[in-house]
Amino acid sequence: MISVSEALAAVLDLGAPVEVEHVPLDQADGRVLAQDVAATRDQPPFSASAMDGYAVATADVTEGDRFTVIGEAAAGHRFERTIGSGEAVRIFTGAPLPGGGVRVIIQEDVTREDDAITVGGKLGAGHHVRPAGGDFKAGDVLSAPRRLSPSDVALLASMNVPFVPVRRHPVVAIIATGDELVSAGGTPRDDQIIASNSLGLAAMFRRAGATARVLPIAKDTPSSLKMDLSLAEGADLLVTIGGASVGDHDIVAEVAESMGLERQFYKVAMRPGKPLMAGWIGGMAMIGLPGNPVSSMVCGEVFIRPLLDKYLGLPSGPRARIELPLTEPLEANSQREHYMRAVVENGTVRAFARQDSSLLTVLAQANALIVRPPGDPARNVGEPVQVIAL
Ligand SMILES: Nc1nc2c(c(=O)[nH]1)N[C@H]1C(S)=C(S)[C@@H](COP(=O)(O)OP(=O)(O)OC[C@H]3O[C@@H](n4cnc5c(N)ncnc54)[C@H](O)[C@@H]3O)O[C@H]1N2
Ligand code: MOO
Repeated sequence: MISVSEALAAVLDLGAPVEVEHVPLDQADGRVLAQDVAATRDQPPFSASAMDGYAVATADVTEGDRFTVIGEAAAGHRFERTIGSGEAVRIFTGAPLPGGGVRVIIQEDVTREDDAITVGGKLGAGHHVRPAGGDFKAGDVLSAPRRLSPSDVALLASMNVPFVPVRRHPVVAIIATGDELVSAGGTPRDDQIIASNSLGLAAMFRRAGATARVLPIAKDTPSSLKMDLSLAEGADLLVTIGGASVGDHDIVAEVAESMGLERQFYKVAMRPGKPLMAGWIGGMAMIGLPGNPVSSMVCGEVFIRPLLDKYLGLPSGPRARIELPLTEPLEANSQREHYMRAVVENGTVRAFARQDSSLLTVLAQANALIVRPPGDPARNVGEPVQVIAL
C-alpha cells in the first residue's frame, strides 16, 4: 500500500492540460480561462459624472454661489461645448463630464430657478467625477488560469471581449460495475440495489468543469466489462466503480489488464478508499474506484477533483485544508489516513458517530471531511484537526 500523497502524485501524473477553445461570453461562467485576456478599451472611456446634478468648471464652490445652466449632458449624450466660469451643465449619472468640467454639485445641494442654480448650505466635499480609465485601461489584463465567476463575466463584457479562450471540458467516462446494480428509475430485483455513485460522481465532475459520460452498468463478467471499456474510448479519463477489491467477482483489474492496463498503483493507505487503482489503458488515463458509495465519493474529492484541475490548467495539488477545534472527542486512528465525514459549524468541527463507507445519508449531511493522519492518537474536545470543506 502507498500513502495518500504518493497516490495523489501518481494520479496527477496521469493528466495534462487539455486544448483551448473559444466560447461566447454568455457561456463562459464556470469555465477556466486559459490565456490572459486584455481590455480593448478604457473604462470609463471618459471622465464621467457619478451623480445627478450640475457640472461646473471650478472645484472651489461655496454657499450662495450662482451658476447659469447652459445645457444638459445625459448618459450616452455628450454635451459638446466647454463649460466656462459661472456656467453649469445639468448632468446625469454616467454622462461624460463636459470639457472644462471639474466637479459635479449634486442636485440636492442646489436650488434651481429657471436657468440659474444657487448653491445651498450643506454642500458636500466630493467632486463626484469618475476619472477616465479609473476601473481599467486598454491593455489591462485578466490573468489565466482562472475559473471564471459571474463577476469575471461582467468584467470581460465591460472590457468588450465577446469570446474567451477556455480549456475544453475534460471528458470523463464513468462505468459502474456489478450484477447487483440497476439504474435509478429502474426496477431492481429483491437482491439488487440502485447504482448511486455513478450519478453522484458525474455531478461532482461536472461541477468541477468536466463532461461526464455515464456508460451502461457493466455486469460482473469479462465480456460485459470489455464492452463498456470499449465504449469509453475517446475520453480523457475512465473511472470505474466497484469490483476493485479481492472478492471472486472483483474483476476490474484482471479485465483491464487483459486489455493492456499499465497499472501505476493499487491500494492506498486510506479509509475509506483502500482498494483504489490507477493507470493507463489504451492511451487513456484510468482510475478504479472502490464500490462502497462513500469510498468512491471520497476518492473523487481527494484524487479526481485535483486531477480535473490539472486537465483544466489550474494549480493542482492536495485539497486545501484548514485547522478547526473539535466539539466531540475522537478515538485513536489506525495506520490508514482516515477521511471522516464531519460537520463544520461556528468555526468548530465534529465527526459523525457512524462512519461506515456505505452510508450515503451521513455523507449527504456532511459538509466537511476530517483528515486523520495514520496512527493519530485519540483527540479531545478543543484539540485542532485538519479539515477539508466539501
Ligand atoms: N476480504 C476483504 N473484503 C473487502 C476488502 C478487503 O480488503 N478484504 N475491502 C473492503 C473495502 S475497504 C471496500 S471499499 C470494498 C470495495 O470493494 P469493491 O471495489 O470490490 O466494490 P464492490 O464489491 O463491487 O462493491 C462494494 C459495495 O458497494 C456497492 N456498490 C458498488 N458499486 C456501486 C454503485 N455504483 N452504486 C451503489 N453501490 C455500489 C456494492 O453493492 C457493495 O455493497 O470491499 C471491501 N471488502
Ligand atoms: O476503503 Mo473501504 O473504501 O474502507 O470502505
